[in-house]
Amino acid sequence: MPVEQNDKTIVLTHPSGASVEIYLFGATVTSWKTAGRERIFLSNKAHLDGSAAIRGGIPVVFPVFGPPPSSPPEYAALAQHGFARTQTWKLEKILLDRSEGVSVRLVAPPPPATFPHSFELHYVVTLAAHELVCNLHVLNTGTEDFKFQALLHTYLAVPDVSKIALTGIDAGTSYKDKVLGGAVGAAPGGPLVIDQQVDRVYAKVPSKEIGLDDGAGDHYKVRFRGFEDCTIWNPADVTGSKIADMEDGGWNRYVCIEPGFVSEFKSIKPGEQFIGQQTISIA
Ligand SMILES: O=P(O)(O)OC[C@H]1O[C@H](O)[C@H](O)[C@@H](O)[C@@H]1O
Repeated sequence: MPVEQNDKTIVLTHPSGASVEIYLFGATVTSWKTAGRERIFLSNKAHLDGSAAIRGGIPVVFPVFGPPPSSPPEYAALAQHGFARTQTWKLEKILLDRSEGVSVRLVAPPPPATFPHSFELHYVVTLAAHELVCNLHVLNTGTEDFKFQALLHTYLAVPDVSKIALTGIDAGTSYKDKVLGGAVGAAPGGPLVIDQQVDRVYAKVPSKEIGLDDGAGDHYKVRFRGFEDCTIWNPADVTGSKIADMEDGGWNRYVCIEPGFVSEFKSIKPGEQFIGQQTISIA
């Protein structure tokens, strides 16, 4: 059976042997295997019982990224990264089940009562032989414009983060450096290496495609559509060792490449739909 569900997870398998596991809690992809190898980092201290957002995988960040803004009040009251990553989603439909791809659509429950906006949130995950595609759909079902931020917080597994190189961040791309208190910089172009703590929100990345050389022979491409920004995050030892649900030394075994719409708020009109897409492929 290419799509199997139990009370906590959905597992998709592809005839190539590739597989993906999605927790209903947060619609969090927690595993993606191809060629017998795990491609996604999941901390061995991650809470998988619904008591906290899952540390690792691909958490869905919505409707705010990072600490919430100070207004309006219903946004100010939100938790860091919003509520989608701690809601229990449902499998809505199997969309595709053949060799081109195995695809499912999940639906989020209604938002907390303290967030009085009408919208529907769907997530489509498609597994192909060498590719994982994640599409977040936001539909404004209300009568007023709806504002949100959204991001896919992808933890890609790497053998040693100090040996990786990231490409595709075009020279001149503006970024907010959260390690430097939000200082704004401009990307120099050329490969980005992680030789210290990195937490940067690159705004409106022209290439919409980040390359990852994992330093051990594997190359990935993370392409995005609808999403315009991309956060790159690795806490290094200095901050990584303070994260309670991070496994020992875990910070060295992933890089977060996070396509999103987060440098501003996206606003959609009544009846309008936004689709943010991330495609990760193995080159
Ligand atoms: O600990 P979390 O709430 O999951 O956030 C983890 C990280 O998410 C993003 O990458 C932010 O840019 C970081 O500043 C933050 O530390």
